[in-house]
Amino acid sequence: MAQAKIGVIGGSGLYQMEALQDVEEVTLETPFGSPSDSFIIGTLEGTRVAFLARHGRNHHLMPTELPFRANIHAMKQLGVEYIISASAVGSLQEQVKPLDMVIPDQFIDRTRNRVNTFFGDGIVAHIGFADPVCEKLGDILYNAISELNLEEVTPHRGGTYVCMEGPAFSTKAESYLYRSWGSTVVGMTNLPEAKLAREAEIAYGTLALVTDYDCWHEDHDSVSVEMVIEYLKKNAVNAQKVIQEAVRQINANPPTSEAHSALKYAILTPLDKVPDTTKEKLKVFLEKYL
Ligand SMILES: CSC[C@H]1O[C@H](OP(=O)(O)O)[C@H](O)[C@@H]1O
Ligand SMILES: Nc1ncnc2[nH]cnc12
Repeated sequence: MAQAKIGVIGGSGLYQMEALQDVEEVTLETPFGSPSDSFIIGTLEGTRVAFLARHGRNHHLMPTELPFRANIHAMKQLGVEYIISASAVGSLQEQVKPLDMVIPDQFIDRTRNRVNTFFGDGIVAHIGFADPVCEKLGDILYNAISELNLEEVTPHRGGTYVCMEGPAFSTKAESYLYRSWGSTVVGMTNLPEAKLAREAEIAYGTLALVTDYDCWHEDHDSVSVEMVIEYLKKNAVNAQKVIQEAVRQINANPPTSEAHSALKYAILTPLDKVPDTTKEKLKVFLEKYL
């Protein structure tokens, strides 16, 4: 079975990682269905990295349709300990401009139609999610952006990512509301992923790539796909450089993360009372506790 220590989830605009070497394509199945696409596993900076295109390589899956559980389960099967999630976002703050990169440290959940847990079916667990992303991975991503000194890119450490359902973009009233909450960026994908990664005890870090000012800014047109496409392309080039540098830093000094033991005190159901079918389904997460 192929293995990789670091997973990269590429969002809108990032459908492949050009720098991967000795590449193998691995198709995985999970008890939660098929992942978004097959995994492209290759060597980057001396370590094996598993790349997955979140919406599929031809961008055929809407945010609501994404098989988040299958994607994270498959990452766990591969032995992934760190996930870098590259994600397009709209800016909710004047100083956060298109092409900038944000490392959010908080989320607000505005989704309505997602399954955000692996648990249920006879097993109950409540993970801590006060700090929803791995701080050390965030530091590494921020350092990587800062050290690369990319043209027209300002890094922002910290901030709140509002995760909306989509697929339509926000109304102005929603955009103003998110701003009144002090939020930094808006997107449609990262919150379910971060929750499931935490349940899977995988450290998760978001590299949010700004493409637009959503629809609140008087001096900028409201977001549309037509408008963001050029930024998506530039962001994809920049993101690959940042990810490569972050992978180098992770590999040089793999951080221990609170995420790596998130289930230790989270499971309320005695494991000998959990139905065998459920235990089997969750084996990749539970085996170290059985
Ligand atoms: C760029 S159009 C909106 C689309 O882009 C973001 O995708 P991802 O988070 O996978 O980069 C956003 O969440 C929407 O899905
Ligand atoms: N304005 C926006 N709202 C939601 N998701 C986005 N992805 C990129 N820009 C976005």
